[in-house]
Amino acid sequence: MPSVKYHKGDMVMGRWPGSNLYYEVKVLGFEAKSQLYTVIYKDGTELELKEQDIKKSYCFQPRSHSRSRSRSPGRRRSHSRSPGRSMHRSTSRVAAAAAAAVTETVPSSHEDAKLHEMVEVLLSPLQPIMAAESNRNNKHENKEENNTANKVNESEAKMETEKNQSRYNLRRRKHDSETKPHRLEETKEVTRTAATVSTQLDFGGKIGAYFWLLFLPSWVLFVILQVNLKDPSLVNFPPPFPPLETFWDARALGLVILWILFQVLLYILPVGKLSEGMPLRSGERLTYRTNGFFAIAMSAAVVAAAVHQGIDLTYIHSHFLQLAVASFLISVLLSVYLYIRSRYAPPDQQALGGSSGNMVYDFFKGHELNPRIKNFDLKFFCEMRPGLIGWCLINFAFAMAEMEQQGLDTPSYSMILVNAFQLLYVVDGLWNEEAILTTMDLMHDGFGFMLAFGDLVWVPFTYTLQAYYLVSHPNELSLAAVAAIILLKLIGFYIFRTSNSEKNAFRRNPSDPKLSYLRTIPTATGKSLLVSGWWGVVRHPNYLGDLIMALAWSIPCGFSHLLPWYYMIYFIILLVHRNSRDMSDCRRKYGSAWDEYCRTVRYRIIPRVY
Ligand SMILES: NC(=O)C1=CN([C@@H]2O[C@H](COP(=O)(O)OP(=O)(O)OC[C@H]3O[C@@H](n4cnc5c(N)ncnc54)[C@H](OP(=O)(O)O)[C@@H]3O)[C@@H](O)[C@H]2O)C=CC1
Ligand SMILES: CC(C)CCC[C@@H](C)[C@H]1CC=C2C3=C(CC[C@@]21C)[C@@]1(C)CC[C@H](O)C(C)(C)[C@@H]1CC3
Repeated sequence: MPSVKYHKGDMVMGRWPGSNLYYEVKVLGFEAKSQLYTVIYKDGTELELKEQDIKKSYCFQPRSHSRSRSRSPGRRRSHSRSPGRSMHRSTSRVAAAAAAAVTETVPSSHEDAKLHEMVEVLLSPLQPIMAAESNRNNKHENKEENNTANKVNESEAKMETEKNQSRYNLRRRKHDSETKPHRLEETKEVTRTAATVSTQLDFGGKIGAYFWLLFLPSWVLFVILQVNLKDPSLVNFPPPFPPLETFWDARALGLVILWILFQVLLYILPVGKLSEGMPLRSGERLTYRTNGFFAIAMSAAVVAAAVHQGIDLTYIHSHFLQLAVASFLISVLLSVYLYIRSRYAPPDQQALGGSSGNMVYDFFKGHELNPRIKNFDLKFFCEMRPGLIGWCLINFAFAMAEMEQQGLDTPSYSMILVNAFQLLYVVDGLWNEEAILTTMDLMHDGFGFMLAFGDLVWVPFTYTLQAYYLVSHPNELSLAAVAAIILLKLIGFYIFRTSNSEKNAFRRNPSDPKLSYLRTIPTATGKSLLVSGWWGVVRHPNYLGDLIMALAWSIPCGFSHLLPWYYMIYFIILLVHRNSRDMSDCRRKYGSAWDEYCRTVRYRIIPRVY
């Protein structure tokens, strides 16, 4: 192993995860694939550390020389908020590893300047969790009551999670099944440290990124060209290709820009409440103006006024391709801008995925977590406004186009259902806009081509395909069928909304008395996982509700062609993939607690099926 700096048996100093404190550890080995060293602390705790988190012992001097303020383990013990701590020592060996007075040292003055920004960390067992443990209903299932006693400080925990996630594999290598919760509690504000961001590549890695960059726009083009055909088919390849000049319409570009600017204006108006996002790795919490409902209400009023003034919305139908091309252009320009600015993003703004160092992959996946121009959050805005509200506008335009093309006085039942269902979905998303702040996209994914294109092109120009299809492919529905489809939609919506709200409320305030009936599993990060309620039925109940709704959106289009079922097929693939992405993220974050959750809640999305 020529490039290995430390060798088996070396006694070195290892940084304690989530802190700038170093403890004496012995190197047990090195894994070339993960580039991680396995080290053992004096109490037998094994962790995996990166090379930059290990220092030679001579780089340090005894702590007592470096600071007047005592932070000796003894002093620390006296600070412990856990009176019964000794009782729980056996259940908190990880924390005890540090508290057991392993030689605590700080870097000498010539050490890396970053390490001078010391963060003091208390390593003590988490008393509230221990208290909650004794309340467990069922020891074997390792569940606990979600009463205030087991509520950990979510924001601190989140900080720790994020930091650990970025730098460490915090998996205990020994006695994994014995892992018990512990907390790393910070007593000082967290300083910004240069986090080394893990780069687990997704979406087929670097080659995959090339593929998706070419495939996604081609696919949008393909389905748009298909849907106009008399007999559209997903296997009809290649579709008839229109002359090149039909792709471009300057007016379409102007209208898309106008629409985006209008949404920008609504977003920045000082109307609506300000909501706090989840803590970032730096500990900072960003604020977001969550006035989405106001934005869609204003947009509806303006569109209604425009129609009243005689503006013909069927232009959207007749220039759908040109509008899509214009939006695509804007999404590419935005992605280039995002990529360039992400090169200068501070380390704690680097997304965990999307920081591979490979230009194409990072461009695709997104490198910067929350790109902002002053307080204007680009990712949040793009995800929640122009495309999402545009989706409803386009659907509405298709309803008018259907009336015109089919000679109807009112839109068909199918068209009304598709319009109403999707409008409900969007309005609900905007009404509960704050809940988006605890989703994967906002918390974990960088903002790059995938989301920029997804938000500005994919959503408005493929999620509208059912309504587009109905314009020229009418599908009669009986009243009984209408009633059955509405029932299906409502069931899906109920599952989707209540499960999303349950998780969002729990993540925002785990001590909420309204959630006290829920059982949870504590994790080593200090955050808990819901194990009853919706999140005890399957691991992603919100996906289940979403899929049922997707079914209700497709059925009104009938079964003659596959194209209106495209959303359903795509959505199954998207959610299955998202679920597996989330599973591996959660396993990395929560380790054996996650495995325990998976053992308790066995199915991912559909009970007893998947
Ligand atoms: N229409 C569309 O195109 C799309 C719609 N969606 C919808 O958006 C919504 C959000 O989806 P998405 O962001 O993918 O995922 P989730 O909202 O389900 O978020 C997943 C996160 O929830 C937390 N979590 C997981 N299990 C538990 C548990 N048992 N207890 C507490 N917290 C838990 C974890 O984060 P942590 O522990 O870090 O808090 C996990 O990373 C869904 O309803 C989905 O259907 C999503 C994608 C596309
Ligand atoms: C182009 C790729 C293949 C896929 C891109 C995925 C994006 C289109 C979706 C990722 C997560 C999304 C969410 C919504 C829209 C689609 C994207 C952006 C959402 C805003 C729709 C409305 C819901 O109520 C929601 C829960 C707020 C959704 C959040 C996730």
